[in-house]
Amino acid sequence: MNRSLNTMHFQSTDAVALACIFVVTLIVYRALQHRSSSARLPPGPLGIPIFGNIFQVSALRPHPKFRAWAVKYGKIFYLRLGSQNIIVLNSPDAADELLGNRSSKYSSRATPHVAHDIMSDGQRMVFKPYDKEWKTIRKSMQGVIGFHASKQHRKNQELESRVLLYDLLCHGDQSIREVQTEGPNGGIPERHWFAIIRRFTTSVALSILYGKRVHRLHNNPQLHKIYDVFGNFVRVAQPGNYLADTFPILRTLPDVFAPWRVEAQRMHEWEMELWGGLLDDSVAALRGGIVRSGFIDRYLRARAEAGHEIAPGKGLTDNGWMRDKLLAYATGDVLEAGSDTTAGTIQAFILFMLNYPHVLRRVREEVDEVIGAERMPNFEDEDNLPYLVACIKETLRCRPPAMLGVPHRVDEDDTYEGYFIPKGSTIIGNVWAMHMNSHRFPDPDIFEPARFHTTGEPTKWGGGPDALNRSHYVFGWGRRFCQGSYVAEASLFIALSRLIWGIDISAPVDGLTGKQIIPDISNEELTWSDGFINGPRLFGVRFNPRSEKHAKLIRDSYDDVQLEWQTMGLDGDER
Ligand code: HEM
Repeated sequence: MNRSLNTMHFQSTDAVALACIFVVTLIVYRALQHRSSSARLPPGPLGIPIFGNIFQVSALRPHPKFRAWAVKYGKIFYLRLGSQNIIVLNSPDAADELLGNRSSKYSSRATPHVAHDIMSDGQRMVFKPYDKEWKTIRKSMQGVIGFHASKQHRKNQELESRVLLYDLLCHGDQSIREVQTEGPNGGIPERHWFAIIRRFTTSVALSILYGKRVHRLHNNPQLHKIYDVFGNFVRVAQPGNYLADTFPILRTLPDVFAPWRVEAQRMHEWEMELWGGLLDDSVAALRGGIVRSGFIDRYLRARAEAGHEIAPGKGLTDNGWMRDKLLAYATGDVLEAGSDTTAGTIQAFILFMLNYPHVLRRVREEVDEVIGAERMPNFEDEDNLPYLVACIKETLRCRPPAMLGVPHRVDEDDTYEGYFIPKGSTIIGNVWAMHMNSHRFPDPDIFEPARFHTTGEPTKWGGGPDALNRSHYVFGWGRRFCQGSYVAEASLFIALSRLIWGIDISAPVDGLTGKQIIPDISNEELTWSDGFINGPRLFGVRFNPRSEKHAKLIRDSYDDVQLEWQTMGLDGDER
């Protein structure tokens, strides 16, 4: 299915290009209209008529250029992509002022037309405008993944991380011995260790949202489909990927000139097989008297009690309950938001450890000193492992999973430091450029956890109101700030502290030269994937137990965990 979706996408451009010629006159008119108000816009690179700066930015890998422009233009710059005004914020104080302090105006989304309006039928939370439907979803999720609620999931994260360790131990050097390559849309072979990390993060999110686990690592078509849908979404939503996103006038074309619309409608049906299927499964469980603890199951029960056992269609009911399609997408979207972002961070952490062996040695010393070999680290150890936490923060600083965050949109005309910001502009927090600012982070390209290493005070993660003192901006800003940041940080801590504690990671060795094969972190194209959510490309690692004592503890805890799943009424692991 994925392959055919891909092929269709690339064929669509011819017809759109033809249509483009017909509408050029209209666009010129719009562009000229715009120029009259552009005198006080922020500085920025000179564009060309009609298209603006569209040809100066790589659609799939824009962040290196955005970093260079941030150095050139300072805290704010302006671009035009077709008829879209883009304002890019390069300093924490600018982003905090606009996206944080003025968030009543800046909390909408720059919605990608093809990915959101058509492929998601307007129901994807992450791209919803700042409206009643978005507020309803956000409120419902606050009691599930917000600060206090996130603590309830720690037991599950702790148990899943034991399975993670066991899987890595059994995996050993399998992804070095076997030749494994990426599939379409960045698909990951199920026998690669990346799939083990994904299983962990997806299982954590799946149980929070659907009350189910990912208990099978191999032959798991649902897991494949989840990642096919994610991969396709990231590609379709990438700004600049479709002309109809950039030139709204093209949206009025009939289907015959707009094959992208037909393609996106088919993708919508394909996505609904997954999200709708998961919803149907929960509805069937509810009707069959099976009580699950996931968000969707509790929501369905509460909705039924309020008189809406059945609520087909999209949007909200008159009294504010999510109808089926909105509920299916909202739940799936949070699964999407939480799985690959967290997995990519764990994979990037391992890549940095291989590249910086002295950091790996130091973090291991810390973990050994605090924990010893008799037990695994727990959440209570967080404050005593400040260097490990600093390594996680430094990973996020160097490689934010969304290098340019998720763009916001401003709903009213505004001004900032004398610059005009037109209503409807897309507002991008240039996350990576902020992280690579050499005034704040000397030698920014070097992985140096000591920047964040503090002792004698409780661990601070990514959040906090003071923008200038936040360690990183990977979770965004204001009212759209990542709602799952506490779940993410807990998963990262428990998985990585235990990995460092129990498992020795090493790179494969080249048989001819005897040198280790470690991907070069400074090579953008070879080492890092592209797209709006990105992380390391596949790389081989050997996983060995640190000692027989560690190995025994990992195996025993895996066995214990199986009993726990049984008690909790969840599926045991099948290996
Ligand atoms: C390292 C892991 C993660 C990263 C880097 C990340 C990043 C982000 C970013 C950049 C945003 C948009 C912020 C903005 O618009 O300013 C966001 C929103 C969000 N994230 Fe995360 N996220 C992560 C993990 C998670 C997890 C684990 C969950 C759920 C369990 C989650 C759920 C959400 C939700 C619900 C939103 C709100 C979407 C909206 O209001 O539009 N995220 N995240």
